[in-house]
Amino acid sequence: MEQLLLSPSPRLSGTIRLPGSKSISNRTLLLAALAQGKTLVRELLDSDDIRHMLGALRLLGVTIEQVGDSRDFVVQGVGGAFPVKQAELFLGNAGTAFRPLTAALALMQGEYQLSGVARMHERPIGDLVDALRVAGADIRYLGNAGFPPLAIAPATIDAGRVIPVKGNVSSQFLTALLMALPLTSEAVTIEVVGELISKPYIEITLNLMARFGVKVERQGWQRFTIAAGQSYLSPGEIHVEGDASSASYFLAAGAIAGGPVRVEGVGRDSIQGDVKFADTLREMGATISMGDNWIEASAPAGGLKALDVDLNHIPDAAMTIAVAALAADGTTTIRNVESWRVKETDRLSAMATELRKVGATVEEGRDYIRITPPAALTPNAEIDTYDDHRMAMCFSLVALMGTPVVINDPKCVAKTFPDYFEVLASLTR
Ligand SMILES: O=C(O)C1=C[C@@H](OP(=O)(O)O)[C@@H](O)[C@H](O)C1
Ligand SMILES: C=C(OP(=O)(O)O)C(=O)O
Repeated sequence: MEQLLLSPSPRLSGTIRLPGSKSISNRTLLLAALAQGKTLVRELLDSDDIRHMLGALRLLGVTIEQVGDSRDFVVQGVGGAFPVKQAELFLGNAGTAFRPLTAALALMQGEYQLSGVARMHERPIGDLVDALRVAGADIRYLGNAGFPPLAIAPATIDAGRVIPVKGNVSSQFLTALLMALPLTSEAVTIEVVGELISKPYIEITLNLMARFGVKVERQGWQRFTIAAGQSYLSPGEIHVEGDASSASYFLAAGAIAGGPVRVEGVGRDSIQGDVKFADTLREMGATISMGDNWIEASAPAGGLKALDVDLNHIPDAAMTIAVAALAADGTTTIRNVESWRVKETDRLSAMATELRKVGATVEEGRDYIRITPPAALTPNAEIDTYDDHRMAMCFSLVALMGTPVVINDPKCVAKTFPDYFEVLASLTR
């Protein structure tokens, strides 16, 4: 197994340009593929999750051309129905490809199979399948009930009734229904049953759908209605913002190791909920400034303050807070993150295990984690990353606390940020 030794660099400053947002890249590709007309998608993320969506859309008969060797792509929309009616799709561990494609393909009157890596087959999808079945979809589990892989067959779809969906395991199920159901051209009502987690991701979905011409009326987070007769129409061009979750590692770096560290590509104008990570960092005492398209963080003179916070709205960037907590002045509690258990790995358990390796005292609850930093961090801890890009990226912050750290299998960052460690090394020590 490959290992990366990060030597201590207790001072860090500089500016980096963020890679494109994963959430915006994959939503935009799907909407552009389904729309009528041609869309120029600018600054698409280059990573495994996006390659899975691109590969699947091409197999489904969508023409997508890269502009030279840029990250700009021209997508020829199919106007509502994929031309290929039989396909086997492998989608790695990309939730933002798997869930929305399941919903779209369930309406396509074709024979499709969707599978992923072993971990994807442990990530729940039953709530989405149940909702699609209410609309008449024919979806079968090929392995364990409630989990991928899936087989989809042609079916009579009737989206005219209220479609209930549970939202307490993943918001991606609601996102998938919202993006797919306008394809029926019927009037659609989706009702969230119980609690909805990760709400800001729904805002990203609604924002992008609106840019492709489909308006959703909503009553709070409970009821979403789409009037009949709407269909996706290309806006011509979409620019993908920088990834706000990827920004979190660099902003935390500035807050821990002096700074200022500036990220370019997201700011006040962002549609991503994870820009709110900057607010949490500010509550920890960091100095934050923000422009329309950049954010900058510096360390407070007296060090970071410990917090007790609910981070349900920023589940991905919340992991960065868990590791930044090692540099805080007391015990930090991160609450309401039970969804960590069903992501790339069981992140509550993985985070607790690895934080203990650097000497922290950690309490792991069903839906929270409580972290007390040690008097001195343990040097050269070998951090396992569980094929989870965010485990690898967050634990790089330990080196900025003056302690060398070893990251096992660093290439797992390829899911969303293949050159993460090179970009981190480009900051001035
Ligand atoms: O819709 C999206 O783009 C995402 C939603 C979130 O998942 P959950 O809704 O499962 O929390 C987030 O963790 C994931 O990385 C991306
Ligand atoms: C949870 C994540 O990914 P996915 O889109 O596969 O759910 C993540 O990127 O942290």
